[in-house]
Amino acid sequence: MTSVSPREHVEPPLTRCTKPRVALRLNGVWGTRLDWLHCKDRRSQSDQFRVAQYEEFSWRMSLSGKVAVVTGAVMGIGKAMTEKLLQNGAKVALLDMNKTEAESLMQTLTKQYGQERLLFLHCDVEQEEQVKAAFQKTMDTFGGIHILCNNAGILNESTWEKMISVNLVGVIRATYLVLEHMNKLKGGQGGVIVNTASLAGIGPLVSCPVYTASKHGVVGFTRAMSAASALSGYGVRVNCLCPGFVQTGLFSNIPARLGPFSHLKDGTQLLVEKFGIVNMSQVVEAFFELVTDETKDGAALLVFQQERKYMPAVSVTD
Ligand SMILES: NC(=O)c1ccc[n+]([C@@H]2O[C@H](COP(=O)([O-])OP(=O)(O)OC[C@H]3O[C@@H](n4cnc5c(N)ncnc54)[C@H](O)[C@@H]3O)[C@@H](O)[C@H]2O)c1
Ligand SMILES: CCCCC[C@H](O)/C=C/C=C\C/C=C\C/C=C\CCCC(=O)O
Repeated sequence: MTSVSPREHVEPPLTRCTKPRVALRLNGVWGTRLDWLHCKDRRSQSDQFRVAQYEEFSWRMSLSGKVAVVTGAVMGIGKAMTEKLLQNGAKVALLDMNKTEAESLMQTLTKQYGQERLLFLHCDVEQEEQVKAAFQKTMDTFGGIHILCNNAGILNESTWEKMISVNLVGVIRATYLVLEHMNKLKGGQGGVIVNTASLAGIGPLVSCPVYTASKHGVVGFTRAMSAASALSGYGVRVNCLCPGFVQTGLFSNIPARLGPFSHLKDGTQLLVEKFGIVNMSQVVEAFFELVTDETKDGAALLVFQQERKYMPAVSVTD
């Protein structure tokens, strides 16, 4: 058994996990044994295990003192991500368009975590100048950015161009802008980007063709960007989260959101019954894994009611 070190950009301090797991590198891609066993592509699994090198270690990134930016941070999944980051010691810049919700959330969070760890920035991810200014303000306030959560998203099949603009272009725009600060080749400290996609980024949500397209775009961008970052030496991991249905504002008034496909609402209901509703705590645990597990890079993590599934990253060594 040969001991291995993680990808070059993974830096100390690496903390030993309380529950050590086996980190495996299969054809140049990092994952746990469980990830590979759950991997759909089993064609050459025995060959892969033959070349696997492993040691009993989990590479966990500590969040203490780290700086995170979350888009769409004041409601739903983004709010839960923000709370998880704060509970684990990070400082968080909350970017959102909803000033009213932001005000009451900031009051609550400030009491709990202190105002020196929080920053609300009114920001529309469609507006390049606002996103750029928000990252700069975060840098000036906290001195760096280590984590970006591209979470802001909408669902309205009637305004489909806007949906592509927020859900996909917004993710790409924020990624490129944050790399100006995170990229090690540009003096940054490296870090991790987690994009909120959806199960609709893996398979079709038939009543929402454009939402589906936007989320497939996020998954594709994540996987390619992760490999591009690794091959270029940016020191930035890129992962995406693919939850099923989650009880949030977005998952309400469904027929109205389907626009030209409102007649397909019954089929959507059947899909909801098939997949069930995912608890926010499951979504948040999966998110936390993608942020902190240094072996996760280019992963799409599917979050179902009772299970998770990884779509493995593309190999960057073949
Ligand atoms: N709810 C679900 O079932 C579900 C499932 C899978 C993935 N998702 C994805 O999770 C993400 C969060 O959705 P949610 O369910 O928490 O929805 P939500 O409506 O509860 O929250 C979305 C947040 O994003 C903000 N936002 C919207 N447009 C924005 C913009 N242009 N700029 C900045 N902020 C903006 C809103 O103000 C709100 O705070 C989305 O990307 C969504 O597609 C949701
Ligand atoms: C109208 C409801 C809006 C919720 C949108 C949200 O992002 C959730 C979507 C959840 C699931 C439906 C999408 C697609 C399901 C199809 C296939 C998934 C395949 C997964 C697998 O590999 O098994």
